This record gives sequence, C-alpha cells and structure tokens, in this order.
Amino acid sequence: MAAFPDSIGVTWALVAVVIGTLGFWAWSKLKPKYNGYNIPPFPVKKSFLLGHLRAWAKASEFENIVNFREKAGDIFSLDLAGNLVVVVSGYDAIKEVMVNRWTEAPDRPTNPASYILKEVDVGILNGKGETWKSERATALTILRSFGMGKNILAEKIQEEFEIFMEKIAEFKGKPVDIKLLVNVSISNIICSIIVGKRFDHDDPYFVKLMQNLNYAFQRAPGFALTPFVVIAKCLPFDLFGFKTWMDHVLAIRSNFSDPHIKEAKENFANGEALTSYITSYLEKMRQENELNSSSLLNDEDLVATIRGLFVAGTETVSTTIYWCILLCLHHPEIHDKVYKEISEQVGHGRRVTMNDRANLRYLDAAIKESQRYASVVPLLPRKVLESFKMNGYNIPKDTVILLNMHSSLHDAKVWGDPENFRPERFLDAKGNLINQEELVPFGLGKRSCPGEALAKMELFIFMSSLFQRFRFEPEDPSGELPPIEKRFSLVLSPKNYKVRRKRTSVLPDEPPLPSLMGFLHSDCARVIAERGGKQMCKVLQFVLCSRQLIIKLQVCHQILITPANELRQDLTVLMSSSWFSTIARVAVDIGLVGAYGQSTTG
Ligand code: HEM
Repeated sequence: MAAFPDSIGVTWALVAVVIGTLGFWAWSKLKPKYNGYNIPPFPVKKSFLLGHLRAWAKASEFENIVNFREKAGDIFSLDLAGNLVVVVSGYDAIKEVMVNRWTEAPDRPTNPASYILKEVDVGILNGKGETWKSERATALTILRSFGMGKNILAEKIQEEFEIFMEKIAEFKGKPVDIKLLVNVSISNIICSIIVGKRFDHDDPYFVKLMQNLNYAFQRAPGFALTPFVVIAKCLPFDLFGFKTWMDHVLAIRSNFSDPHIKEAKENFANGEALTSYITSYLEKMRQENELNSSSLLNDEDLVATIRGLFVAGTETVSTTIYWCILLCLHHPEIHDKVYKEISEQVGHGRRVTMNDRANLRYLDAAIKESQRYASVVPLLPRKVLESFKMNGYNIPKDTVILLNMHSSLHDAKVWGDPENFRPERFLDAKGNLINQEELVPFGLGKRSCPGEALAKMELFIFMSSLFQRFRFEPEDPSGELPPIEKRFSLVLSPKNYKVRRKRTSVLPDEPPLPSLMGFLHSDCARVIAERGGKQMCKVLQFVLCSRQLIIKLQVCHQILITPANELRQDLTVLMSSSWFSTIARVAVDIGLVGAYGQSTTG
C-alpha cells in the first residue's frame, strides 16, 4: 500500500499547484497573440515574457521610436509584454492607415487618462463607432453655430488678445515666461464656447486649472503604459508618480467639466438662452429624444466631450504659439520679415483682421513652418478592429498602431532640410503659398482635428497681432538664446523660457462706448435700414466690443441666429437682465429691433 503523504509534502504540492497556475495565467496573458502572423520586423531582440518593455522604459515613447526606426525602418513591431504595437512612419504609410484603412483601424485605444476618468469609449476623443460619430457631428454643428470659421469668432479672439496685451504690458518690458498667459488666453476662447464664460488671468481657480492641464499633458504616460497605470492605481505608494499625475487629470474633471455642466443644466432647466456648447447639447438631446428614443447623446458623453474640447482646444494652440515665438527669437531675420510685411500690408493704425490673411503670406508661411517644425502632436494611436495587410505584412486584430506624425513633418526626402526653420519653403517664386500634403499637424482622414478652423484663426490673430505690436528679445541682454529643446509627452513642447518684449507700435485706443453709441445713432442706423436685419448683428458686436460684455455678445449672437418663433421667450428672459437694457435702448432708439421688440410683446 502506498504511503500517505505527510503534511509537509501536501503543503509543497499545494505551493507547486498555486505557482504553476499563476505561471500559466501569466504566460497566457503575456504570450504573444501575434504568433503565426507575418508581422513587421522587431528593431531589437525581445526578452522572454516582457518583450521590448525594458528597452521601451529607458526613454520617452518618442525618443524610442526615433531610435528604433533607425534600426528597423518605417514599419516595425514592438512586443510590450505580449501586446503588439506597430509603429508606422512616413507620409504614405501614415495615410494608408488613417485614410485607406480607416474602417479597420478607426478608433484610439484605451489610454491612461480615459481609464482613470472612466471615459473609455465615451465622448469625442475616446468614443467609438456610432457614439463617436454622433459626438463628432454634434460637436461640429455646435462649434459652427458659435462661429467657428466665421468673423464673429475672430472678434472674440481679437478681444481676448487685447486682454493678453494688457497683461503683458504689466511686466513693463521685464523678462517673462509667457506660457501661462498664452494658455489662459487661448483657453478662454474655447471656454467661452463650451461653458459660455471666460476667466480672468488672475483668477486662482483658472490658474490652478491651467496648472492641472499642463501637468496632465507634460507627465502623461504613453498609451503603451496603460496596464501599468491600472496597476499603479491599486498600489499604496506612488509608482513613477502616476498617482500624482492621476490627481491632476481627475481635478480637470471635478473642477471643470462636472461643475460647469451642473450649472448649465440648472440654467437650461430654468429656460435660459442657449449660451454655451453645454446648453446647446442639452437642447439637441431634448429635441432628439422628443423625436425618437434612440438618440445617442447622453450625459456621460457630454462630460467626456467637454473635457476633450477643453484640453484639445487649449494646449495644442498655446504650445504652437510658444514655439513660434521661440523660433523667431532664434531667427531675428524672420521676425524682421514678418514685421515688415505687416507694416506694409496692414500698417500700425488699426488691428489686423482675418481679411488681411490673404495679404500676409509670409506670416502664414511662418505659422505653417512653426507647425511643421514643432510637430506639436507627434504620435497618434489607433486600435486595429479587423486584421489587414499592409506593405506585405499582417497587422492582426487588437494591435495598437502608433502613427509617427513627426516623421512626415520632418522627412528629409520631402523637406530637404527639415531641421532648419525656413518659412520660405512654403512660398513659391512669386510669393504665393504652397500647399504641401505632407504637412499634417491636424492629422488626416475622418478622425482628424475638428478644431482646425478655430485653431488656424487663433494662430493667425495672435501671431499677427503680436508681431504687429511687439518685438521679442531674449531674456539675457547679452543675446544668449534659450535652447531649442523638445520635451516629449502627449505634445512636443519647448523647455520653458523667458522673453523681453519691446513695443514696436501702439494702436489708437478703441473709441469709448458713448462715442460708439453716437456712431450707431448716425451712420449705422442708415446702414442697417438699407441692408436689413443681418447687419444688426455686426453693429451689436461692435457696440459690445468691450471686454466686460463679451459673454453678452454671445447671448446677443444667439438671439440673432435663433428662429423668430423662439425669440419671444429668449428675449423675455434677456430683457430682464440689466446689461440688456443698454443694448435694447440703443437698438430700439434707432429703430433696429422693432421687429424683435414686437415679438416679445406680441
Ligand atoms: C494647433 C492646434 C491644434 C493641433 C495641432 C491639433 C491637432 C490634432 C490632432 C493631430 C488630432 C488627432 C487626429 C487623429 O487622431 O487623427 C486632433 C484631434 C482633435 N482635436 Fe485638435 N488640434 C489643434 C487644435 C484644436 C482645437 C482648437 C480644438 C477645439 C475645438 C481641437 C479639438 C480636437 C478634438 C475634439 C479632437 C478629437 C477628434 C476625434 O477624435 O474625432 N483641436 N487635433
């Protein structure tokens, strides 16, 4: 008869079973799922289980890609603990994935921020399939209704620029790091659309929010590190500072999206006018729900989209402006050419407007070149929904593709001398702008940037107005320049630097409000009588071109674009507010709003 194992033997057997089970579980999780596929080559040998993870952890995601590409070419694979990542470089291959293979790889993979915010698959940035389609279409409709791509928004941007000027003047020519100032000004433009208000440069609430945003962008772990963020969240200590980073990301939601949506919902319930993206979204949701029960718009997506528009609409534009100023510091001859062009084409007696853009081609080329050189969004990720073949390789389902946008913007075969900052590359012999398809700062295809028109307007107005009035000089009077050093995270930004500004021109002040009213009474009344109601919108914008009234301008615009039958209710609410009485008085005095006035009483 066989001897019954003693208790020590049983314990060891149990330990062996547990270790074996855990080992099998780890192996099944980490074992490559791409075996049997003809995947693109690896740049370096992979190690057992962890694959290329150790090599990957040595530098930033971007630096790794640059190094590995030198070894493996334009399409290569990485095994990150069993997960396949394919890195794609060069314009043609990027276009193949983003445009021709759109149906196979349409979405972004789960990223650390969407994971910790519980926004996986929701909102415009992380939405998938029909959810994303509906969020994107809604975003474009609402952004356009708030003037994206139209002059009304250009005036709002100009207004924000004037406040920026006042803030900069406070430094009286002393060296200053303008990053936060630019951040606040640019953010105010998207904020005035999405939450219907702007914030003061000195408002501690908003300054803190900008710091949260900067931290969230600059310390963001790459997409490939999502599983480690998941683990870090459960640990009692702060592994790699991930928990601090999470606090900043969560603060954006709890201090921005959540409270503003709550406030807007209360206003909406009280029947207030549609003065922000949020209230317009709520109204669209109400209308769609009334018509059919299958509307895809919902509160969860709204929260995620508001955060998405806020972060995407702030950091990208302000980092581009920050780059452009640094690059012009390094190239005073380009600074001179831009200034000369503005002096000749616009002069110094009035502000630059969007109508001047066609004549400011060198400036336009300098902005394009800044976008190319800076490559602010260098990597874009995609998740493969269905396997496909590309350049003779198999790209299996569930692969994460990293599109190296920087490679298109810095391809020596396309640009010749990509590391030189040279706006002339975008101008032909006659000084006309050249469109180069490899310039893809806003992405390509259906998922490309929906804020492109707004961003281009912001860049043009800020850069033209800055160069019209200032000359930037290095902090160090001896002329030593701040280094051009790229810091990689979600965006490629320069190291912080300080500049001194020298005023080159002072524009005449805007006429004070009373004289504008006088102007209204005389000339405009006639113009409006001749050209009809639409002109009124312009006149009222003009009257309201005062910083304190910027929000009211939006409301005013909203009234004017609202169909007549809805005016009655809107105007009744608006007429009760004190600011409105000023506009109403002027408008009624000059006989402009007879029709509108009647509808409130009729
Ligand atoms: C210079 C400024 C900007 C640059 C360089 C930029 C660049 C980009 C890029 C490269 C993408 C990703 C495209 C893709 O994955 O294929 C993107 C997406 C996006 N951008 Fe921008 N962007 C800028 C300004 C803005 C502004 C002002 C807004 C605000 C309206 C905005 C909102 C968005 C949104 C919501 C997405 C996600 C779109 C989607 O997934 O459908 N961006 N942007």
